[in-house]
Amino acid sequence: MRRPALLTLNAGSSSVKFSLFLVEDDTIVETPHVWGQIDGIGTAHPRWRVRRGKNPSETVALSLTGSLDQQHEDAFTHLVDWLSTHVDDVKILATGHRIVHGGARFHEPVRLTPEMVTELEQLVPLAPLHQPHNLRPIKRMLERRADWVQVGCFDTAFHTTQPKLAQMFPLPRKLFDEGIRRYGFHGLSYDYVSRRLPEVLGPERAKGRVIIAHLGNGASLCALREGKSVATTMGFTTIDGLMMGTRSGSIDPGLVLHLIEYGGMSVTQVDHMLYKESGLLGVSGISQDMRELLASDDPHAREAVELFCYRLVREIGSLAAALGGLDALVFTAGIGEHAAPVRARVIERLDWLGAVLDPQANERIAGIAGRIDAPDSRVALAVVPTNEEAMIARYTLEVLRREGSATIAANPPAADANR
Ligand SMILES: Nc1ncnc2c1ncn2[C@@H]1O[C@H](COP(=O)(O)OP(=O)(O)O)[C@@H](O)[C@H]1O
Ligand SMILES: CC(=O)OP(=O)(O)O
Ligand SMILES: [Mg+2]
Repeated sequence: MRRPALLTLNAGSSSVKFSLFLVEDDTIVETPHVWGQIDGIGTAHPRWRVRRGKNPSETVALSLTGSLDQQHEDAFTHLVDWLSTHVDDVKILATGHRIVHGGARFHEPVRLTPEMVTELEQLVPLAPLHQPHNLRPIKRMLERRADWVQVGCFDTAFHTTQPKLAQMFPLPRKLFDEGIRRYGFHGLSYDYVSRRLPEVLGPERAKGRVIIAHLGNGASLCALREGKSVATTMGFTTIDGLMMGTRSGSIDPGLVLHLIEYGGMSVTQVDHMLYKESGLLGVSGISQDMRELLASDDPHAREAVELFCYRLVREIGSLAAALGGLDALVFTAGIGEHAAPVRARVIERLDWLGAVLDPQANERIAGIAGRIDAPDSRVALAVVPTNEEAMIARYTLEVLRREGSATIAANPPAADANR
């Protein structure tokens, strides 16, 4: 008999991650039945890994070529083919999707309709490295059968708790009223990590002035009080804030005008440069992948890593000021979880806040949540592996419960649903 399960899809800018979570007694079994990810999309070394239950992960050979869009599309097709040929013991109740931009309308997870998808497509220019890859699988599935349950979970939703001042740009007021405001992203990740803070920091400190650093190929910071977002470094689009794999982060807006007016660049060229040719890749001239840069002796690779850390420290300072001090700093996502030298360089520069690293704990920690601060540190320092898929699964189940069990019974098996 096939067991009921939820499928989650999370397309990041350099990765596609999926999980199949079994549903037993109307709750989600925490360890995914099957987990998989294709990462390094857009780099010279894409990797495809899968894990069943608690078994060690297996690496599957994969080569991706062509434009970034083509590589994302092929990665998704690859994943669907693998699922339909390797998994036949589950019955999918619903698919939960990460959708990076929910704009001004979508503040909570919803069952998606074709009309909503059309509306969400209007936001593609504000998150061009994500939104198309988030929406493509939904469209494919909805086109095949409108009654299959597709749930959208939005990165922007977590930041709706930001006070109005944190959401405002100092621009003419009418633009704010039209939805031109700081939305913020990586919300599913912050949501997940914030729920784990009591266990890692203790219940009191978890409610205090906390900054979570989500450092993946895309990177941002979130300032929290009482576990809720009060400020974040990404804004209207996913370019803002920190330096990233291929995105610039904050730059002088006058520079954009200058490049278009006097630099002989078209709007499309500037757009391409800011999203795809800047950040770690642009400064190093070598790679967007932090692993490669840390392993390189090239002075430009070193400078790219230094600039990444410098910009991070400046933005942490800015959010600590907004919070009126700092009780804890928590690292997550690809770089935050795995790049000990980056964490060390950043924390070294935060001694003025009273942050002191335990270097051994920093080197040792891998794959689990834990503290990396020295006993005399005034700021708690921690690593918490993110799990956007678990968050998507929880929300998807909530939407299913809202809809009632009739919908649950109407859904198809995995392979059919994704073909
Ligand atoms: N062991 C590691 N050491 C340093 N950096 C790492 C390591 N593993 C992954 N990373 C970095 O994490 C980033 C990708 O993070 P991830 O959160 O998976 O990306 P995405 O933004 O696509 O979701 C890449 O820059 C990669 O180099
Ligand atoms: C919003 C964003 O940049 O996401 P990711 O880090 O997954 O690319
Ligand atoms: Mg990501």
